[in-house]
Amino acid sequence: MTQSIEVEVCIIGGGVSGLKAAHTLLNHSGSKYSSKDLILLEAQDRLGGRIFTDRKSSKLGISYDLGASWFHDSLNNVVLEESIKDGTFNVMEDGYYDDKDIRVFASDEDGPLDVNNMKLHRVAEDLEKFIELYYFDDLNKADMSLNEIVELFMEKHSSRLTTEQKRYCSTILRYLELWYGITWDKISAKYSIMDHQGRNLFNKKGYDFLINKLASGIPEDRILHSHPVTNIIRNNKKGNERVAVESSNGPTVYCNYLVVTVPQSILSLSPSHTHGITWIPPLPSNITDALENIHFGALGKVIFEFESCWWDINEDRFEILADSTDDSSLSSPISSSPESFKFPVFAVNCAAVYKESVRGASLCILTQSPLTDYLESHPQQAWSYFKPMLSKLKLNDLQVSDPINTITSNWTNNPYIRGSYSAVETGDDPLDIITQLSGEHDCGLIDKNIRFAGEHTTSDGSGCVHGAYMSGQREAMWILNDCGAFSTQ
Ligand SMILES: Cc1cc2nc3c(=O)[nH]c(=O)nc-3n(C[C@H](O)[C@H](O)[C@H](O)COP(=O)(O)OP(=O)(O)OC[C@H]3O[C@@H](n4cnc5c(N)ncnc54)[C@H](O)[C@@H]3O)c2cc1C
Repeated sequence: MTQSIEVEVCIIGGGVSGLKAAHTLLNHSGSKYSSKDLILLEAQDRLGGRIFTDRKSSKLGISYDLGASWFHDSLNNVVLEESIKDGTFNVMEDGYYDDKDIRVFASDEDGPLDVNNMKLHRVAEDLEKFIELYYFDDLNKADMSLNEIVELFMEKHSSRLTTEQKRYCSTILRYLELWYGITWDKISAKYSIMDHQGRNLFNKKGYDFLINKLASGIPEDRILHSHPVTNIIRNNKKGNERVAVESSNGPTVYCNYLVVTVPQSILSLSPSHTHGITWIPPLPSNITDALENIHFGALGKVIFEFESCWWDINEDRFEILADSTDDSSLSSPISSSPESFKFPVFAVNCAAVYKESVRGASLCILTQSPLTDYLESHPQQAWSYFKPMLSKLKLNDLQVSDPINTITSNWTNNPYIRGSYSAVETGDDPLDIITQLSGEHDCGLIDKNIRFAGEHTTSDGSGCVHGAYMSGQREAMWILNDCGAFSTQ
């Protein structure tokens, strides 16, 4: 193994943002860089980061994305748009809009709730508008948690609600827990309502198509797998290059430009942590303070496969409402199997998504912290926890059967990911970290040749694949402009 490598650009992290940065630097039509100018260091033995298509575990022949699986903001999603254009994604064959009106269940009813007659979705819309209006006039108003603002709504407006609406609407917004990966006693009310730019398109093809596409434009010897970066020496004095990057088992990389795409959860670790990165000199306080002002959620997935379907094959998704509980312990770490109905269930009906192609049936359930942490460490307890809730989906003449296979994500135990993505807790400032790391406002590091990319560094597509992708492109273009690498011919 060579002791050191000298390159123009070093990229840390082989998720979508790092790969897009590398791909752009090598393949942009005006770039003068060739493969010898670049190296990408990835800690794990595979590429993709939080994109992971599991093509092996299913007993039904389905490929499951255990990380990202939807194209969000599909009217304005550059990854989707470019993939349609280059022929790598066909919406009709590879995608599925799984957005029929959701079927909602509750512990005290046997069949689905008659949400239409109860006008539950309309009240939920009012609730969301109430939150928006509350902060509309004055964003400096004190933040509170999502459950607190729902209580406020109930105090003010419950006289306008029917008994049923009162019963179910008090928890209906908990579906947002399955967006942020944290429970509603933690979710910031101020930043809880999202503005979607288009429908969500489920990716049936497997998101690894994107990783493979990007990786195919980068020579294999330019990517070093299983190379966790341990030290970044910003003011390198040895050699000609300005930054030195050390990994636990590889050569020291000397480079002029560095693009750091490790998840926010890794940046937040102290240098003394086994998986922390030591910065020499340390990261300035404007960055470390911003990292304190934002949290990292833990969205997870549990997939149950069955011999046959005992629920309605024609429904896209199911929501099973949580019972009202004492919220004081909701987000505390779980040490033994929680009671069912403590956390809401949001389940994708894979039987509908993959209707044409497979035998058998499966349900993909999204989970939030702390349930994700618990189930990812105790996957054998997943069915006993979910069975009483999922039994609500049973059609009259059918029997609930036990699963023939259970597949769970493992993000919280992955030392290089440690959860899912940025999550805004009560009192957080989600924009600070973006301001510091996006490089758009000349904040962050004084060394402008050290760049950051990743889902946590952008407000456009924040937390999403397309946001991470665009951030990788952003940094590659910045470098190409800065070093004059654009060909003048
Ligand atoms: C369960 C789940 C569901 C999701 N669903 C969706 C969805 O439906 N749609 C959507 O758009 N987005 C979704 N996302 C979010 C999306 O997956 C991410 O926003 C995106 O993949 C992040 O890409 P990235 O390049 O920023 O980071 P990553 O993909 O995490 O890449 C960072 C890389 O850095 C590596 N790394 C870490 N430490 C080191 C080190 N010390 N040295 C070297 N390398 C290191 C990691 O191994 C990783 O490969 C989901 C995420 C999860 C977890």
